[in-house]
Amino acid sequence: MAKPRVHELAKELNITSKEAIAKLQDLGEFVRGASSTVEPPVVKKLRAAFADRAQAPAQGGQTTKKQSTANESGSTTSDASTPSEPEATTPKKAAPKPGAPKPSGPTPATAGKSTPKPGAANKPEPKQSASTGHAEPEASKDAGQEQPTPATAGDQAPQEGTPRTQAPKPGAPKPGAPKPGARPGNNPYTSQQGMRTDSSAPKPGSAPTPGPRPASARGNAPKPGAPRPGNNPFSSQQGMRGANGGNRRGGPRPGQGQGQGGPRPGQGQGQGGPRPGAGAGGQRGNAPRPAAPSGNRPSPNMMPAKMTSNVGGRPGGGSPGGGNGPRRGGPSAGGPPRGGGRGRGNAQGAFGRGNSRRKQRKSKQAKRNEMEQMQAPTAGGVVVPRGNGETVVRMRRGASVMDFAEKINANPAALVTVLIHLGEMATQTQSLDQDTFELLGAELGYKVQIVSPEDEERELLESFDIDLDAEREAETDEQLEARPPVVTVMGHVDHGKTRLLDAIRHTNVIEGEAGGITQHIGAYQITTTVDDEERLITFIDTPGHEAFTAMRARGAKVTDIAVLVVAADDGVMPQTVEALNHAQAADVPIVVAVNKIDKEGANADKIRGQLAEYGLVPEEYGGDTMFVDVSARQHQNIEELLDAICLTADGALELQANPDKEARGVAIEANLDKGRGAVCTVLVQSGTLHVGDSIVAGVAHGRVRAMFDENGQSVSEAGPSRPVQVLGLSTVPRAGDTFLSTQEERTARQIAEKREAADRNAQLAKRRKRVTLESFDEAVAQGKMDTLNLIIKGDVSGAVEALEDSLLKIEVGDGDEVQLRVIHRGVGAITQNDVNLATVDNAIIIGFNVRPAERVTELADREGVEMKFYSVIYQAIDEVEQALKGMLKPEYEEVDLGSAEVREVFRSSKWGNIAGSIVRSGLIRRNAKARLVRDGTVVSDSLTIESLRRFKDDATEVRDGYECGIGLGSFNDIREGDMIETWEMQEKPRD
Ligand SMILES: Nc1nc2c(ncn2[C@@H]2O[C@H](COP(=O)(O)OP(=O)(O)OP(=O)(O)O)[C@@H](O)[C@H]2O)c(=O)[nH]1
Repeated sequence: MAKPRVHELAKELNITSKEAIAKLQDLGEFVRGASSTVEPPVVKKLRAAFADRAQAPAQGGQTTKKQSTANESGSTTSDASTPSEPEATTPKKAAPKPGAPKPSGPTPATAGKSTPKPGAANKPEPKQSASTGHAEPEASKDAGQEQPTPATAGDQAPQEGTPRTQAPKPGAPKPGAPKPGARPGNNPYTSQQGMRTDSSAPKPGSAPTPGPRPASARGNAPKPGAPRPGNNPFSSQQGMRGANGGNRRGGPRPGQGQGQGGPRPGQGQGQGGPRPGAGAGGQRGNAPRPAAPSGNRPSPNMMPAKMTSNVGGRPGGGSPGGGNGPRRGGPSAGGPPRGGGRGRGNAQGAFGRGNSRRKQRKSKQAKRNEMEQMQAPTAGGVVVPRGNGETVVRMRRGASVMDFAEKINANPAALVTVLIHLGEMATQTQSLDQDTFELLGAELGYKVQIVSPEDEERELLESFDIDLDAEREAETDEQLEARPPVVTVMGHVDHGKTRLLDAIRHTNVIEGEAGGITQHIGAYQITTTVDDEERLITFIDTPGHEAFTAMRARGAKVTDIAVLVVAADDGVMPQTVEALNHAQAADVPIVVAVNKIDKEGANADKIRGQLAEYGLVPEEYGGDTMFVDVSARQHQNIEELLDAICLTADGALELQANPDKEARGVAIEANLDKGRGAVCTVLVQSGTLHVGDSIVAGVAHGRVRAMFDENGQSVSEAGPSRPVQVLGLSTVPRAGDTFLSTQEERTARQIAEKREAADRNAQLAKRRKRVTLESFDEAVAQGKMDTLNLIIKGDVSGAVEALEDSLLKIEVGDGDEVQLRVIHRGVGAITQNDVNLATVDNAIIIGFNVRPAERVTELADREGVEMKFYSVIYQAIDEVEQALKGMLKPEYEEVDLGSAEVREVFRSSKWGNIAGSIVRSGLIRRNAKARLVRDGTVVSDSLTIESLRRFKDDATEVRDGYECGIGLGSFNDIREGDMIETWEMQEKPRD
């Protein structure tokens, strides 16, 4: 890697530094001095310029040229050829050590001939090395390519010797030639060659030791007296290659072999050399490299390339590295191939190629990343992975920014920044609602799908191996039995729903409850006789106010038939249409009860005509909707209505269910009873619920402790379409929550817990009302947020839920300047805990059909917590809405107060200029804002009436027609004839 210095090159070329510098200058290259480094191309030039010289010595070695040639050509032969190599190798070993190396390395060939003696080797080495230098570059290159050839391996081995040579520490002997070669490391080219050689040598460390002694040591070791491979340049070259080759695989190891040798490039020359492992190997001999095997001795020429290598190897190593060799090289044998490949690799490595490759890879990766980043959106100045616009991301309801970040592999903080950029404030863990997710997704190129509650429920149950759909599909006709229709009564306010339900109950069933409570959702079953057959019908009591829309929608899911009540004296009203839409959307057949026909002015036909416009065409008009004229008050035609319900059920529906399985159904209503705990009315839809069953309803779970029907009668089991009150649940489920019984109570509990966690997240998302960036900024600037915190307590869960839904729908102002937050809700009386919570969060408590528990009022008074009580939902909504409006930040507007004309200007050293004026309109008030107008042009508009006097007395204000003295503080540019207009900011009343 390192660039050679001039003096090193000079040494290599066997010239003086001066000569080298002079030559370089001749060549047009500028160098400061002998220690200056020289760029590879210049090195090449210089070498070329002294090629003769360098080669000369090398040639000394007879075979050298040939070998070198061979090397260059890529053939490994040469190496192999040198019989002496083995010996040479030895020397190399010696060489390894720095000192030795150089010399030896270079001369390989020579060595070979010469034999062991290092000395000999050395001599040649220099030259060779020199030559090597030239050739090497190419050779090395070639080698790389050549490596493939088996022979290479062998060669490499020999080369190792060379390497070492290079490796050799400087000190090494004969410098001359060797050195050059020796420091392959420095010389790129050399190194290549050297590498090979060196490589072998490499591990200087190891080899070194011996190295120093080189020759001797090796010499000893090796049998062969053969030449020190290291010395033989050719060998080296070959070795190099081989080495390389070897290295790659075996090579390296060889290094070890050599131990020392060279291999570890790093050590040795650093790179250089590399790993010459091969070469080294050779030396090491030991190494083994493989190849060695056989024939060491053979004369190079005779030997096949491979052999050669081997030979080389052995010899050098003496200890046949064969053993070792193999490893790496498997090569030994196949040496070539691997060797080749590796060799090159190594060589390159020596030059830093290996590394560079890695670097290249990294840089590619880096580039790819850069590209990705370039493509990434920079909304808000951050980089976030972008989707292609089609990428679908499924998010659970209530998921947070963090969850989304995880799905798209983004930094949550970056997403928060993007949200801010979009005008949405959110923390990483804050749940986001669907709109916000969609907004964020659209910005980043993702289609965000919020998992619907149904999907979520299905997935949740599936995790417990409960698949309700599959269960239903698996039911056979034999298992199914007829079940009663479930009917929901719907209609506009005051059209008589409650009265009608009462009438039905009175007519057919024993009174089960007080009745007349519209906001109370319940269910009951009645019996009627149709065609002499006793039939059961289940009624679900639904509230009439629109606030219960959500619950009504849920009711429609459990409803088989909807009874639409329309007052004959009133007609189709908005909620009539809304109820009708709900039923039709749920594909539920409708029976119309035209009520109040007893009233004067009742016009049943008009109702029929109106509803026909909505697709409800009476049977008598050729349609398929049954209309029954009734009077709830007079219990008129109630039986007919029940008949119509049964006929509709028979004609339009196949109401069947399998009673012989675990119960599945829906919670209709729930409340907390002081004595009995959670009481829940459930409607069994399929299966049969028994006392003692484990059930889970929404987030509530438990074992059925007792069941009661609508008459308060205890029942032990409830089949399909049967509503029953259930005791034993852990808490109060919500109206509309599904329930199911499970074989194990543990399963029920776990399902409930999972639902609770999901609900909690959903609530968080739901509670968060939007805040615009602007309003948020203002709030932050003021150190507060305008949030109305509420705690809602009600008698039944359905009412609480409906109230919360309605409150959260309240829109105040254009940009939701005020937030509404329901921080707690629950069923039952207002407790001390509620008040404590309200104290902490500065909330207002809303009680719906509930009162405070004992001493709670005192606590609330003490803490200054306001409690509001309502029994009518819309009254609560209205008042909260007013409260929100009252909380709106006041809007101010500029209101003109009056104006005064300057009649004379008095100059005062104490007060500055005083405008002697007469008020022309309105009034002039002290401290009011003012502007000075001259000839219709505003001279200054940010003035203040700093002083105001009537004669000598200070005045607060001076009215129209009066004179006064006005001081405008430090503003003195006042002239006669100027007008002083005053105004002030006044709060603007909201509409
Ligand atoms: N004359 C007459 N009045 C009726 C009849 N049915 C109901 N009413 C009266 O109409 C008024 C409203 O009746 P409700 O049953 O409370 O009506 P609703 O639809 O349940 O009303 P909300 O609960 O507010 O939705 C009551 O004063 C009833 O007495 C009827 O058949 N004839």
